[in-house]
Amino acid sequence: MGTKIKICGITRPKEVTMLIENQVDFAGMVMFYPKSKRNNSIENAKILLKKLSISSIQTVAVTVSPTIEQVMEIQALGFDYIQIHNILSKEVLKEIRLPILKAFHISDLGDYENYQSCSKVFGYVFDSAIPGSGETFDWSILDHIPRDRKLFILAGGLNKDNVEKAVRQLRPDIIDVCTGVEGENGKDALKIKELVNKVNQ
Ligand SMILES: O=C(O)c1ccccc1N[C@@H]1O[C@H](COP(=O)(O)O)[C@@H](O)[C@H]1O
Repeated sequence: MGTKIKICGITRPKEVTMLIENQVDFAGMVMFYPKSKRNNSIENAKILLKKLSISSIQTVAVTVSPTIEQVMEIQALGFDYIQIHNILSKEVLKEIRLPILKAFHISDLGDYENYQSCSKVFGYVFDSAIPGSGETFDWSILDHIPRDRKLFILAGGLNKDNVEKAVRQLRPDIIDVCTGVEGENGKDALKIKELVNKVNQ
């Protein structure tokens, strides 16, 4: 199986069209994080999820230290996965039904070990220091991460110019791109196409 593609930070229906046209595998939407320029309201998420539901694209709610109430809202919206940056509380872990993609950053990379035996965590997202910043990091620090049955997702500053090297070096299950496929007005159709071509060639 080849490397799958996750495009994150979707906020507009026309961006959903770009993902469908390029047969991307996952669409990420930032939820309950107003500090991000890519944050979605519940109403907007409903519109995007409806448009995505006619495709085979899997949907990911991207969150930062979500409360249990926020997790319940995300589940009710019908997302396929939840991506959790920073704190995954005991309460959330106990109650959650959605498969979790747990994000780790350079500062807490080693924490993935705490989730190796957790059946609710389906994958690890390895990201740079600041999520959604478009900054990359030294991938060699991931060389010794064991390949267990979790999805290995590489994020952080990926774009059409470095994604081939990333795939060759780390063989991630999924590459996760946000800033690298954006222009001045959100997602850029040409940048998405070029990235997808590089990954699939
Ligand atoms: O994109 C954001 O604003 C964001 C906010 C809060 C948590 C995560 C966020 N983005 C995630 O960052 C990575 C990679 O981003 P980039 O390609 O380096 O810009 C990706 O997982 C996004 O979901």
